[in-house]
Amino acid sequence: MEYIKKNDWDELQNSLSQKGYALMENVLTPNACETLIKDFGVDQLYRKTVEMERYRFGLGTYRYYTYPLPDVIAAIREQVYPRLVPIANQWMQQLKMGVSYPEQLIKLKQLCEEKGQNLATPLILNYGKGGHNTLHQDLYGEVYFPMQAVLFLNDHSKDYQGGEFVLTQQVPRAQSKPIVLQPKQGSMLVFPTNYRPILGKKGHYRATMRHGVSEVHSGERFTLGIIFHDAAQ
Ligand SMILES: O=C(O)CCC(=O)C(=O)O
Ligand SMILES: [Fe+2]
Repeated sequence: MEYIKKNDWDELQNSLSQKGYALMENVLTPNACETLIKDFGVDQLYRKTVEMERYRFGLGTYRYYTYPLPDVIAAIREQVYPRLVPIANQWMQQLKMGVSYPEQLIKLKQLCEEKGQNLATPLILNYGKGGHNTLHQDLYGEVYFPMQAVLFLNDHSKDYQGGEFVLTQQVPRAQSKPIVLQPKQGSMLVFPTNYRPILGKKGHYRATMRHGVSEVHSGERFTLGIIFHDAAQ
């Protein structure tokens, strides 16, 4: 994480304000990615494992980390969160939500605890051939932070084909716009968890956002999901 330059945060914030999502490359080294993938099999790191097909969430397996989080994940969460807070608060103001988020992640954690949300939400996801993730939103209780991140742990050019990240944006009285991204290994994508403001003729209006993953045609795809709020269950 020390290789994220200051400029890149400005770029990230501008991109979030303008497009609703932002991509930052080289956040994780290939080594860090490989270690996270290798540890997919280390049971004591996780609190829960979900076979996605069973719940009709798609096809693949994901595992929620348990607290204390591995250092690299805790570091990403703590370093990225304060950079997103100004944008999150701007969004809430533009949408007249009457909500504002605290500057420190530990304070968000306290707000979650007050609502009975105290389980870790970062997760690692694994998809093989045919694997996919149906369009969804990651809300785990009353308290939620409006942005989350996904880090790409391997690469579509050598490890898998297909498996694009899909973001849909739905505005009132219109059909959904798809945004399809295929980031490189080590990249971090930040995107809205449930909605974002878009400036229209009469001020800002709300666009509902969902995300998912298109079918993996071959190989194996791994991602790390970083959600900032804790879960009730
Ligand atoms: O595997 C992906 O790219 C999507 C993961 C996801 O749904 C998440 O991190 O919340
Ligand atoms: Fe998700």
